[in-house]
Amino acid sequence: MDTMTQNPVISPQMADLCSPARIPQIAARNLCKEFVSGGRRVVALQDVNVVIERGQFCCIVGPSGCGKTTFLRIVSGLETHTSGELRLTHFNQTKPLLSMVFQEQSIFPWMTVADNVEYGLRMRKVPKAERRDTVRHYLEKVGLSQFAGSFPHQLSGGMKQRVSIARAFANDPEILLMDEPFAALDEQNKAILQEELLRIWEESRKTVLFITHSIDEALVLSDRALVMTARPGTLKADIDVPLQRPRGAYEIRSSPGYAELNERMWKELREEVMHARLTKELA
Ligand SMILES: Nc1ncnc2c1ncn2[C@@H]1O[C@H](COP(=O)(O)OP(=O)(O)OP(=O)(O)O)[C@@H](O)[C@H]1O
Repeated sequence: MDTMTQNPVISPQMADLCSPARIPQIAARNLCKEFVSGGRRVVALQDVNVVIERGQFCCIVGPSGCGKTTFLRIVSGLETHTSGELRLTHFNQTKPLLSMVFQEQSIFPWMTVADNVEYGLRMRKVPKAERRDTVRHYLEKVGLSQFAGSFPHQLSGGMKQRVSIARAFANDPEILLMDEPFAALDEQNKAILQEELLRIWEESRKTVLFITHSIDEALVLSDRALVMTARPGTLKADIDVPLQRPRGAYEIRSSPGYAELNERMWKELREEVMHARLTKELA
């Protein structure tokens, strides 16, 4: 991975993918990933070409096993790509480049809620008073002020995910990578967390790359939805989601344009889900 600082100078091929008026933060060109395990070769990603702009909320949907998590892990630096180019632009070196929120609860079980949220700030040696104010702010935003001193085992699944989200935003990264963070939650909790995420994001407009299986979730949250093909995963459709902001997770579903976008995405996705199922059955 190539991480650039301020005013990225991108290659001419990358520039072709960018709109001149927008500032790229994540740019992938012909990105490929191949796994070899137990003598078996799996091409997870094939020629992924995409530029995600600074401040954009971008969702990725695709059939199971198409490489969504692999793409996110490559962007995060947890995984390397086999070929192609990936560039992340780090505009402000005094802040972290990225934070991740996973589906599974990834908070520290031995720390209180407040200590979990404070963790990244402490690592960055942010002054104590600022840490305290930031923790208080984000705990309030996710409705956990009264649980600051609780430990994770005393919380429900939804509350733990709130702590993860508060921690990620409190750390103030430029990019937030979210891998199906609400997948394990029931519908009501999911809707509430979507609302909270929208509210917090509106304040900071961070660049977000969010993976989901749900077309509905992608439309509720994103400015842009990318549909991936069945494995080997590549981008099949790039759909602008110009629904009003600020958004309410509930109201947006009845707003003009939502139903058409939903239908369009389903058409794109359906083919890939069928293809993935067929491939699995034949394997
Ligand atoms: N470490 C690994 N070693 C070998 N194969 C892997 C590895 N990680 C992922 N894969 C394979 O790469 C492909 C893409 O996996 P990935 O988890 O990225 O898909 P996904 O779209 O996120 O799936 P899901 O929606 O089910 O979470 C799958 O076939 C998977 O089995």
